[in-house]
Amino acid sequence: MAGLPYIVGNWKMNGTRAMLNEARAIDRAAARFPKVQVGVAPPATLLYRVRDAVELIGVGGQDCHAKDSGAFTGDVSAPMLKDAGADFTIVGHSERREYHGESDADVKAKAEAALSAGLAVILCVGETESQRDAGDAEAVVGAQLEGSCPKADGAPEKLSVAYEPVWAIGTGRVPSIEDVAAMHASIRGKLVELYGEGGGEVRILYGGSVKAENAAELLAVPEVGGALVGGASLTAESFLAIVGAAASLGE
Ligand SMILES: O=C[C@H](O)COP(=O)(O)O
Repeated sequence: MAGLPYIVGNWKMNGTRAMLNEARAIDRAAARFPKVQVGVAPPATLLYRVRDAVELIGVGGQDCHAKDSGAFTGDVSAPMLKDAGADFTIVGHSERREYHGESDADVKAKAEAALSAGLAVILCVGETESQRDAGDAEAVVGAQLEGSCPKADGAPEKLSVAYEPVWAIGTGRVPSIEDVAAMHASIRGKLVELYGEGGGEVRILYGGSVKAENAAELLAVPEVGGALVGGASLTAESFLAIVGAAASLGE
């Protein structure tokens, strides 16, 4: 697996202009961690402002529509994210899949729209607790990848996959290191099946209750190429502790 560890903060529906100070602090500190790739995904209302406030870190959307423009009230398209200065967008987050009824086909169309607009993509997959308890976690995630991985130009080079067990998001619970390793190995196998050699280079992030206290252990797991961080990305201090953990692994 190539590339620097990639630590991305997903602010979700949090943040007003006061968060610009956190973005600036993250950006200033990023200079101390040149061996870590850092990004933040603020709410769409702040994207342009965060872009202007930072120099080193990447900035991204949390979702995009599959169409470039049209009568879709409340939605934001991939070209609009690009125009606002985004480098990447998240697609297929479980909160989009659950609360907005997004299917694998929807996620695939969004990912393809994002790549066509010149954005990198972080595509989220993950099983629910009942699916894991039933022993179906790897099959569920494999099927999500088959259904939602993009085929457009830019895939797989500009694609990252984020494995986020739904039951670990915002709960303080994390899978065992063995389960994380097994799932990431399984995701790698599926990416190679889907993309051939290029699938071996896709970064696979772990997400779900990543904090300073568990980041080093999670990031050291084979095939974990970074983290998608929710709650702990909302202050520069807690987010930078995770970035620091990623940096210290490379030393
Ligand atoms: O996108 C981020 C994930 O949903 C993880 O959120 P969390 O770190 O608050 O558990």
